[in-house]
Formats: sequence, structure tokens, C-alpha cells
Amino acid sequence: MGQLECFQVCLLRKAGFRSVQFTVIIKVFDLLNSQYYYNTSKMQKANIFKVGLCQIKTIADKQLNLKRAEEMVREAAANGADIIILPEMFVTPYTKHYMLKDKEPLTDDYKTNDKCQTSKLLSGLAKSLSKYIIGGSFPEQVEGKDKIYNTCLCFNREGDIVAQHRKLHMFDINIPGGITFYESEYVQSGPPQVTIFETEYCKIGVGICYDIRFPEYAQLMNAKGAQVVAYPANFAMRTGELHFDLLKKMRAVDTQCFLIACGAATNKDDTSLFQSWGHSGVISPWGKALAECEFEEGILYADINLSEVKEVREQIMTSMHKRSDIYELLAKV
Ligand SMILES: O=C(O)CCC(=O)C(=O)O
Repeated sequence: MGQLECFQVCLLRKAGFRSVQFTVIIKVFDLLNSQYYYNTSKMQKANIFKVGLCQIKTIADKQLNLKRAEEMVREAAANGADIIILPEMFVTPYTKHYMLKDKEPLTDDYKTNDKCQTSKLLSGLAKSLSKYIIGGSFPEQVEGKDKIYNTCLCFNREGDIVAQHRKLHMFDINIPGGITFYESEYVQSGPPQVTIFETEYCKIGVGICYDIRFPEYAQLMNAKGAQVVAYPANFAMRTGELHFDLLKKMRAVDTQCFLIACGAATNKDDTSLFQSWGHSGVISPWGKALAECEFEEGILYADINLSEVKEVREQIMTSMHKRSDIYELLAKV
């Protein structure tokens, strides 16, 4: 007999119950106990979940990219991933020409509207597989302008959109002899918001690619309660090599969150297209790489154990050691 049961028997004896009444009451206690243990184990189970990162090789054909995304999401789900993430701009190559050509609207009836091809597909997959999907990003048409938003939609297990993140920071860069890229010429930066959504496991914050370079934004996701921060990405070769791994680890360590970054695979078959650095990864709040890959297409898996967030935050108490007399994080949204 366990400690709890001994305690119950003693209480009953003290209260003067006879054996028949005693047996009935013990049965009721058993039922309550089993419910207690069931709920506890369910809570323990909900502390750990599996993520699947689909590092897709994007090609110059939107329909084939969507088909490939569907296959990979289905495979990740079949392998037990609870939360599945896709790369930035997985539906079309990451260049002005393709992003404007393949743009699509996002309407309230996205679940049934054929014009909302990406959101309709991902919503249907999330619902039929009963998984969360952090849907990389797609070129969302901006009403009345020849511009797009670089938009990540997150879906719950019912296929509803639970977060819509429009890339906040524009990747405008000029490295002579390296890379020159002006995203702001054809992408409208997103409205001021901190994107976060709830799951039964924890709150998850979302940024897109270049957003990872801004610790202030990651700190705001953290301040809003995120324990996981997710970044669909499509890093350029030139900056990816030196910075991507570093940035993933920096944001995981300075937010004390798990960090999931899903990049696109390198398309070595068509070098006329944007060459993505790949290198998806999952980093623990300690800054340890739990899973990582290189350039090739494939699915990466990792188990996220949220007790590590609590542990790290208790052991390295940076949030309590802030010097608000010197600096402060100011949220404007
Ligand atoms: O920050 C970088 O170096 C790469 C960012 C990027 O490729 C993007 O935002 O798409």
C-alpha cells in the first residue's frame, strides 16, 4: 500500500467506518486516485513533444513545391512529430520575380478558397493529421500594391490559423563581391506585433529568417511567455556560413528558450535560383544543438523537454539579474 492509501485507511479507521462502508469508500478513493495519476501522467507527457523540421529544396514550380511540402509534412506526422515546421518561402524561389509571380491572397474563407492555395493546403493537413503546423512562409498579396508580405501562418490541430507573422525586418544587404539583396523593394514589412501562439505544451513565438538577428524581438517573445521560439528561414550562403549557427545559439541562450530554425535545402541543380544555406537546427536553452543538418533535403526531428527551460532559468537567473537602472526592454505593442 502506498503512502496516500495508508493515510486514507487511517483516516477512515479514525472516523469509525465499518468494513463494508470502508470497501465502498476505498473504491471511490481508488477511482479518484487513478484519475489523479492519469491527469499527472498526461501533464508529464505534455511536457515533452517532438518537432519535425522539413528542410525542403524549393524549385521553380509552385505546384511541385506544394506537393513536396505535403509529402514531407505527412512523413513527419507519420514519424510522430507533434509540431511540424517548414522553411521561409518554401512555395517559390526566394527572388523578386518568383515571389511576385506566385503571390496569393489570404482571405477569411482560406479553408475552402482555391485562391488561398498554401493556407488551404496547410490548414487541411493540420486538421487531417491533427498536428500543429508552423507553415514556413509564402508570398501574401498586399491589396492594391505590387508588393507582398513574407507571411508565416501557424495552424492548430483543427486547421485554424492561430498566428499570422508577417516578416518584420527586411533583409536589405550589400556585401560587395558577396551578396546584394534588397527585400524591401518588393516585400512590405509586417505591422508592429509580437507573434506568439498557445499549444497544450507551451507558448511558441515566431519570427522569420532575418528577424533572428534582432535580440530585442526575441526578448519580447520571451517576455510574452514563449518557451520555444521558431524561425522559418532561408539563409543566404554568404551570411549563413558565418552567422546562422551562431545566431540560433545566441537567441536560444539569451531567451533561455528552445529554438527551432527550419531552413530550405540548397538547390545545387539550379544555381540560377537563390542558393539557400540549409542547416536547419534545434537548439536547447543551454545552447546545445539537439539536432542539426547541412545542405540536403530531409526531415530533422528532436524531442523538446520543457523541464529544461525551467531548469536553465532556475540555474542561470539572468531574468532576475537585469539592471533596470541601466537599461530596459520597452514593448511598444
Ligand atoms: O540574416 C541573414 O544573413 C540572412 C537573412 C535572410 O536570408 C533572409 O532574411 O531571408
